[in-house]
Amino acid sequence: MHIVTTIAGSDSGGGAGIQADLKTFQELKVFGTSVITALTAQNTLGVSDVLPIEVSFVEKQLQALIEDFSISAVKTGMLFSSEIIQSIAQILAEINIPLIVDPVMIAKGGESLLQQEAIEALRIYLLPLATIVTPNIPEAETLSGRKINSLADIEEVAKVLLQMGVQCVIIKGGHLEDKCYATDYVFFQDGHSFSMKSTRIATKNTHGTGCTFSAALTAFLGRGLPIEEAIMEAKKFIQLAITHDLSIGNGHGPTNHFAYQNFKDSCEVIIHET
Ligand SMILES: Nc1ncnc2c1ncn2[C@@H]1O[C@H](COP(=O)(O)OP(=O)(O)OP(=O)(O)O)[C@@H](O)[C@H]1O
Ligand SMILES: Cc1ncc(CO)c(N)n1
Repeated sequence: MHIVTTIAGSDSGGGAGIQADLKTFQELKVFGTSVITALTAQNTLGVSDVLPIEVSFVEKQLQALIEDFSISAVKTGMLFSSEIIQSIAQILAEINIPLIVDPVMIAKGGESLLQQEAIEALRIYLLPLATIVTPNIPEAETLSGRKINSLADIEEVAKVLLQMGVQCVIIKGGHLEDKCYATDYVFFQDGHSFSMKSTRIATKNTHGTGCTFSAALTAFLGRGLPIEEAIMEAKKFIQLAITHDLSIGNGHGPTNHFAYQNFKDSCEVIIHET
């Protein structure tokens, strides 16, 4: 049994954060463990409040897992403060486990999930430890300090992030203007890159897409899939979860974490080597 860990915030609405991660882990048949960094009072309409967990208690959760389990992959999501980022980075630096950093900053409704001053901590402490970082377009712009208006900009931003020490950068295209396709761009340290294109689904039910994608990636890497295969399979997982949405709640509903197991042979992702 492969054991994986998510270090993230709780979404009471169940579509994003820790809840999305554990559901995804379960569907992909890995044993999910968790370190909770913050509680959010949240539903499909938005985040009404955030309660951060004391740094020392975040550390205790992570230490408890490391002491007892042989963990095969770790992901981070909502980390909230620079203090939490520094403390978990210090612990993760001492263990050699594939690390997927989803640099969560803002919820779909615009509420902040990361304090402004914590952005620098992400750059300095966490990105150098990351196997993969998975920013959406606004997160990639914030981390790199550059605007994205073209494919050339995406390539430039990826270079800046690779220079921070990350081994692989996936810039997710959910926020791009393209009405036909949702395209994600993948870049490696050795210069290899490719894009992954899938049909864009016309739906407002995209709450937790980023969390679910990075959780699937963590599960596949944790199961020992080669990195490129893990990335492509995670893209299939999120594509199916968005395609077969559940229509829960009155706002941006969650994705369908059950869909991959039921429909995994019916999903097309187009890969372009670049
Ligand atoms: N409407 C859509 N149809 C198909 N795929 C989509 C759609 N929207 C997003 N995606 C895919 O979902 C994944 C997550 O991308 P996105 O850019 O939405 O992340 P995010 O903004 O971090 O998500 P969130 O903050 O809601 O968790 C990517 O693989 C992206 O291509
Ligand atoms: C707890 C949490 N993490 C991440 C996101 C981003 O989707 C969210 N809305 N809530």
